Amino acid sequence: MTKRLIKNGQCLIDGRLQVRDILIENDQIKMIGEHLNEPADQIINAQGLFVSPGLVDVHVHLREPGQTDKETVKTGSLAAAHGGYTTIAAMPNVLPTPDTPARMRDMLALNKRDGAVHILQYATITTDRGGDEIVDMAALKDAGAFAFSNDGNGVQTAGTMYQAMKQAAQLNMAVVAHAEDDSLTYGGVMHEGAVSQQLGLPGIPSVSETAQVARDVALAAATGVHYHVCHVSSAATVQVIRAAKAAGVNVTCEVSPHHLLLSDQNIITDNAMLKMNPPLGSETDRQALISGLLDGTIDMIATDHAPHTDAEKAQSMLKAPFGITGSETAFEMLYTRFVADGKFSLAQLINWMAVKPAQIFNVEAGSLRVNNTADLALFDLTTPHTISRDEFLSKGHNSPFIGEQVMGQTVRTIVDGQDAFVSQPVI
Ligand SMILES: NC(=O)N[C@@H](CC(=O)O)C(=O)O
Ligand SMILES: [Zn+2]
Repeated sequence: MTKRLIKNGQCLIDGRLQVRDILIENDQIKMIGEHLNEPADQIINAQGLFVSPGLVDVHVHLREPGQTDKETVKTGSLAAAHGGYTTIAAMPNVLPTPDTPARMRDMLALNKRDGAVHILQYATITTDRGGDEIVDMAALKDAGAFAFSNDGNGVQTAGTMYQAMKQAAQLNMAVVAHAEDDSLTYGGVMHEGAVSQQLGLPGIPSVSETAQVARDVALAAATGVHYHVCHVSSAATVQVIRAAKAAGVNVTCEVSPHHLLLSDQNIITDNAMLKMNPPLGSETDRQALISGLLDGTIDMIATDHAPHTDAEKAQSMLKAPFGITGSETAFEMLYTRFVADGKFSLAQLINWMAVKPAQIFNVEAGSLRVNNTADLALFDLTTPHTISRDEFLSKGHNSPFIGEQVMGQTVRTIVDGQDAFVSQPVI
C-alpha cells in the first residue's frame, strides 16, 4: 500500500480557494482536510499551488494507428498529462478506424498499454468514417466504445444521421458531431469574411456549420438522442443551440480554447498555425462563444488537439492540413487570458474543463472527493512563463501559442494515484 500526502494546496471548495491536505492511498483519495498528519510514504508540498480535479478533454486526436509521425498514443497522452488532463476521449480518425468491435478492442488495448492518462475511445458513426452504412452500434458499445463520432467530417446525409441517432438513442449512447456540410465549404481554408478577402484566400462560409447543426437538432428532437456538437465556432450556431436547448432538445456542445482566444483578426499573413477546422471566426463569433459559455448554452471546453508534422504545417494555408495542438496550452492560456483578467472565475473554468464534461458524458472524474479515483492536477497560478516549443511532449509543435507569456503552468499531474507528469522535484 502506498500513501501520498499532498500538503497545503489551494483547493476549490464551494467556489473559493481554501487550503487543504489530500491523502491518497494507492489509486484513491482517502481524506481531504485541514492539517492532516497521517503517516505517508511521500509528502508533496503544494504550498501556493492550485490543486484541481484532473481535467477532462472529450476531443483529442492521437493519430495512432496510421499516422505515428504526427503523434502516438504515448506522446499524445503525455501531452494531455502535461496539460493537467487525466481523462481524454480519442477521436476515431485513425487508420484503420475503429468501426468494428475487433478494431475497437485493438484500439482499447493500445490505449491501455500506452496511455499516460485514462483514454476513452470514440467509434465511428459510419463504416470507414464516411458514406451511409451505419456501424454495428450495439456491438461497438459492448466492445467498449465511449460514444459515436465521424469527427474530421460531417455526416452528409440527413437520413443516415436520423437512423444513426435512432439506434444510438436506444442504446443510450451519444452522437458527437463534427458539423460541416460539404456542399457549403467551397474548398475554403479560412473563415469567409473581410480578412479572407483581404488575404485573397478562399473562405469557408460559417453557414456550413450552422446549417448542419440546425438539421441535426431537428433530428435529435425527433429521436431523443443525446446529440453533442463538437468545436462550435460561430455566433449563428450558438443561437441555434440556445433555441434548441430552450425547446428541450437533448443537445450539448463544446468550444475549443482557440475559438475563445483567437479570431480571423489574428490572421495577419498566410500562416498555417492558424488553420484549423472549423476555422477561426470573426470577432463577433468569438464574443458570441464567450457569451454562450457564460449563459450555459455552451457546456464545456474541449481542445481538439490535432497534431501535424512541422513540414506539413510549414506549408501555405492553401496546402497545410487543418488542425492545431491544444492539450498542453489550454489551461494556462485560458487561465491567463480569462481568469487572471477577471472575465471568468477559476471555478467556472474548472467547471467547463473538468466538472461538466465528466457529468455530461457520465465519466467518474472531474471532482475531488473522498473515495474517488485519485486523478488530480497541480497548477502554479502565479509564476510567469513563456510557452516554448521545447517543452511540448506532443510530437506536434503546431501551436499558435508558442511565445505567449502565461501563468498556470502544470506542476504535477496524478492519474490513479501515480505521477503522469512532474515538472519539479518533490520537496
Ligand atoms: N480540427 C481540425 O482542424 N482537424 C482535426 C479534425 C477535426 O477535429 O475535425 C484533425 O484530425 O486534424
Ligand atoms: Zn472536428
